[in-house]
Amino acid sequence: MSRNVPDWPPVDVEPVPVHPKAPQAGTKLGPHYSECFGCGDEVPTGLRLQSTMGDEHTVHSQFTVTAAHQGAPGLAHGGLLAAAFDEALGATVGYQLRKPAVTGRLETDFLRPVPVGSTLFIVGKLDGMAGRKVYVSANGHLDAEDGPIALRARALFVIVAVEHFTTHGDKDAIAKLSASSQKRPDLNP
Ligand SMILES: CCCCCCCC/C=C\CCCCCCCC(=O)SCCNC(=O)CCNC(=O)[C@H](O)C(C)(C)COP(=O)(O)OP(=O)(O)OC[C@H]1O[C@@H](n2cnc3c(N)ncnc32)[C@H](O)[C@@H]1OP(=O)(O)O
Repeated sequence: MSRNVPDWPPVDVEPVPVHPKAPQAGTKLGPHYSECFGCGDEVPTGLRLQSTMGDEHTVHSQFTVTAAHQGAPGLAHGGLLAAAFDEALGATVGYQLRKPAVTGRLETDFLRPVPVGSTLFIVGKLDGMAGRKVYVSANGHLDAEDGPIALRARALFVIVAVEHFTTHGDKDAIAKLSASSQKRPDLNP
């Protein structure tokens, strides 16, 4: 079946300047915030994505589908898979730039069913920047790094000031994030 994929990135972009203190390739990244639904280690029903820094603007993430993630019997829920990609793409942006950014737009192509018990190997890649706009894409391989691609996603993240989180979210957001980063020296600016 043919699928029309729009031009990507959709605007002229500059290469993304990777932060000089971005973690080295091969570094295991751990949760950026212990209460994060996507990666937190204190969220029993969370996705618990595990990410590792890759080469050349990439971050590699793994997500194992459990019975708690079902939509149809025995298969992962599509919205939840999109959430896993949001996290993997956000980690790709956040760890390479070391700047706060939020998802502005996320589009996902679902190419194959993803059964309970399978693991998605997600490779996120920075595609370019235009001002505060960061374009990033990812492929999700089923059950092996070179497994068949089950999902593809493209996203626009927008760089924001840290006040975004205190104004719109929890007034103690910065304290909570810095408490998490105490355990994670690699997250300190
Ligand atoms: C020291 C720090 C170190 C940190 C790093 C540590 C490592 C961290 C690792 C990992 C972390 C990440 C892991 C988490 C992953 C999950 C992420 C989420 O779930 S985020 C929650 C969901 N997203 C929202 O809640 C956003 C809600 N939306 C907004 O707040 C605003 O709409 C926002 C900020 C996106 C934009 O608002 P405006 O007022 O700031 O700016 P405007 O001018 O509207 O947009 C800026 C540009 O972006 C374009 N834009 C915005 N949204 C667009 C869209 N949907 N489609 C196309 N373009 C869009 C606009 O057209 C504009 O473009 P033009 O500059 O004019 O060319």
